Amino acid sequence: MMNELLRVEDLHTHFDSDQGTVHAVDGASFGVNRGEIVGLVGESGCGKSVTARSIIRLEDPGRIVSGRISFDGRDLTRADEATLRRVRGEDISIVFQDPHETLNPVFPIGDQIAESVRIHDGGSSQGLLDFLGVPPFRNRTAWNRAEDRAVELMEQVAIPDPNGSAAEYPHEFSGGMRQRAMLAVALASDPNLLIADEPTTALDTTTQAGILRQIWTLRDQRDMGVLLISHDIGVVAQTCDRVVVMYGGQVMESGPVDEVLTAPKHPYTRALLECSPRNLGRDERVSTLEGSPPDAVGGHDGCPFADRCRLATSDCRSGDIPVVESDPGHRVACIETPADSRGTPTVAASGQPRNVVAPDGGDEK
Ligand SMILES: Nc1ncnc2c1ncn2[C@@H]1O[C@H](COP(=O)(O)OP(=O)(O)OP(=O)(O)O)[C@@H](O)[C@H]1O
Ligand code: NI
Repeated sequence: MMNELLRVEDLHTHFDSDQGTVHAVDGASFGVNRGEIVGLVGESGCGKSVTARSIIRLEDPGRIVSGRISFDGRDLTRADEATLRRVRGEDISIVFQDPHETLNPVFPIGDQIAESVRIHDGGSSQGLLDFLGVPPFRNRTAWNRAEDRAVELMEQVAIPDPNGSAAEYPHEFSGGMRQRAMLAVALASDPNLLIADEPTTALDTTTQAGILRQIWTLRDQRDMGVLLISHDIGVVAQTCDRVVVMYGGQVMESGPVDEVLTAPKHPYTRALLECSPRNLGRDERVSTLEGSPPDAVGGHDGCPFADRCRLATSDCRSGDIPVVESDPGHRVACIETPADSRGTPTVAASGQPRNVVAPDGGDEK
């Protein structure tokens, strides 16, 4: 695709543990286009963060055993550390859930944003100053420029009174403002792709909505691609153009948000939607999905969701599950896709349409 920025193809990422090999990502494929917000959603432990860490190979990324990650046509899977460093400095930025851990408590917020501007814009002369151990303040003009840019960035992420706020320390900021500051740090390098791993999870819903709106606006202004990781399907519904539903290290379903979330085809997507607190009335209790996610140790044969799926047959428990494109761009990895999901009937691997007894939406009542 012409404007595809990121492509993840059949990614397998493993960790070695005392219990055995953890198949954290177990054959995931998806893409992010320029100017598009893609939501990566799924329960805890399904491999969302490891996928993100594999893309930029930061913070204990695990072992990529097979598959391919390409960014803007370049193969990142086999890139050396110098190339990756350049990609992280110029092309891809990541923000995490807890800005407490990323912001340094002893420096003013403005300085920390300016520092990332300086690293990005410094070029070779700054590299030499760094090498010689010349403190940044010695290169006054460069630092002043970076400070000005930091204030601009704070303005762009809608931090009020950016000039005054720049002098404040992280503890003087509210959680939401700290997250906005992190966003400013991430934007300092003018990335083409922003990966946001649960950026609003720790925040109250109003603050959360404000930041998600901001990400929306920034995407529009900068035409960046965004990979928004969340376990909250409501956040994805509010913010994203496309959604990738992950489970057991694999992609269960992906496609345009309005299709996937209004006419979900995969039983797992349906279960996630039923459990979303936003779909319930005031007095209804939040139900949780029955059973627990599969153990990632050793991987699994067949569909990872089979053990919790009420439609599962013996065919679901072995071999590769074929991915069916039910509508353009809407893909489902399920051989028992319910017939009442308004799509065309799913044709199984054998080429024979299956006789599926459609449940009434798979309600867990
Ligand atoms: N450093 C590691 N060593 C061993 N296993 C790991 C490591 N990091 C992650 N895992 C395992 O990989 C799997 C996927 O974890 P991941 O953090 O990607 O989940 P997630 O979808 O981001 O969940 P959450 O919503 O809780 O953040 C889990 O089974 C996890 O225990
Ligand atoms: Ni995570």
